[in-house]
Amino acid sequence: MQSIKVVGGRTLSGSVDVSGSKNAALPILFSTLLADGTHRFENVPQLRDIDSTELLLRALNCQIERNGNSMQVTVSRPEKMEAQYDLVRKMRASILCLGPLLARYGEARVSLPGGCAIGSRPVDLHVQTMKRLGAEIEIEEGYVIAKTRRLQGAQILFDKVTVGGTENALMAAVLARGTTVIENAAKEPEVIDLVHYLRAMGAQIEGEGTSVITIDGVDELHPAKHRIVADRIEAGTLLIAGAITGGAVTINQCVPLHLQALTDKMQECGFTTHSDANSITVDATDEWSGTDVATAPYPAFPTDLQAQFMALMTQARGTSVITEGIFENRFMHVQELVRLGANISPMAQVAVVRGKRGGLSGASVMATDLRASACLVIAGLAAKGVTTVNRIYHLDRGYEFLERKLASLGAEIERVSESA
Ligand SMILES: CC(=O)N[C@H]1[C@@H](OP(=O)(O)OP(=O)(O)OC[C@H]2O[C@@H](n3ccc(=O)[nH]c3=O)[C@H](O)[C@@H]2O)O[C@H](CO)[C@@H](O)[C@@H]1O
Ligand SMILES: C=C(OP(=O)(O)O)C(=O)O
Repeated sequence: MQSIKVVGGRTLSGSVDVSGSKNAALPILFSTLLADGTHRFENVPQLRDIDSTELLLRALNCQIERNGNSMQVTVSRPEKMEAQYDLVRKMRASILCLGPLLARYGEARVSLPGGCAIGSRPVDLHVQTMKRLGAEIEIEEGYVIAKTRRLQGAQILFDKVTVGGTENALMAAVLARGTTVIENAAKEPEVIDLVHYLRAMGAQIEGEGTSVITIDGVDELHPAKHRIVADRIEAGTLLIAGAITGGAVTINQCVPLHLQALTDKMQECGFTTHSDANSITVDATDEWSGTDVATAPYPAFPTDLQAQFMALMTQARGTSVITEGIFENRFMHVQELVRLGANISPMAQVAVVRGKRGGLSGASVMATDLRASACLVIAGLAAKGVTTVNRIYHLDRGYEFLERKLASLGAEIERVSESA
């Protein structure tokens, strides 16, 4: 097993390019199941969740060619419309093959993903959506077993905003007979990127990026080409990493609008940030203090940056109150930050962080999930001495070459084998 070793105290500076978005690439890759032939993608990040998606698509009779960040998916009818537990348990997003398989072939057998470190994460809204579109669904032996003739357009009202639920609804509705209206739809940039690809395949969709999306089902879709949108969560992670070291860092190839909730919060703290068409810079400063933050669906502050922002707040002057509004158990990083010397009191979904500049000292810490891993790496950049972040297979699920990117900005960081 590998870990990441960070020697704290280096000031980051310079510029770095952001990779393609994991959370946009995953649904888009599953949407290929909607049309036979060869789909071509650029800017696909090289990370473990993409490898897991590749395995699942291969099991569904797709041929995959990858060359760096380019990827071709050649789709033809699978023998079994099935996503097995062994593949799904590695990646919750596998539930996203339910909509495409059902829409295309009228049947699907998809393993229930189960809970994960950040919460119970049920898929009831995905299942209800398929029922609304006319599918018969049973849950048997841990699998969602769905059957239908052609799906029928319907009114879908989500009682809570769900990114994956909206994506599955879109991928099912594009081939349904008639019109589907999704209300209280997720507005995340990753949902918009999926719509861009579905539209390139011939789908009729309006309203993406708003809370009402209308889909007129078509009889057939065709393969297309697409460049995956920039990863706003990776961009935000790198920006916070620069800020915690008091450095001046520019993040290139990103979409600044997608990061406005973060840059607004950073400005509230006293950081200066500048945005161009596709880059954001945070200026070097030591004069900043803490602020409160609450996570909520886009365009509010993303839950996927909560842990990294908490690492930053441990170094702030003053107290910050961090409220996690999406997942019930997304404070697993708190105890590890406390092991580095942070003063944080968590209570249910609220954490009070009493910041102290220079108050962290390096230790061995355990990553519990993807963004918790990034949080601990960021804390390590500010801690005195050496921080070793263990269990970085979580990090590798969703970051492309994070330690190389940080090293290129001047961090003293390396990946080591635990036995080394
Ligand atoms: C692969 C991917 O894109 N992952 C992102 C996606 O996850 P994911 O799509 O799983 O998250 P959702 O937006 O669906 O979850 C939002 C909330 O709804 C709940 N819920 C969801 C579905 C359902 O059927 N029933 C239900 O109760 C969840 O438990 C959670 O409390 O959006 C999350 C919220 O921005 C991000 O943190 C994840 O990084
Ligand atoms: C929680 C995340 O991903 P997933 O939904 O794939 O677990 C994430 O990207 O932070």
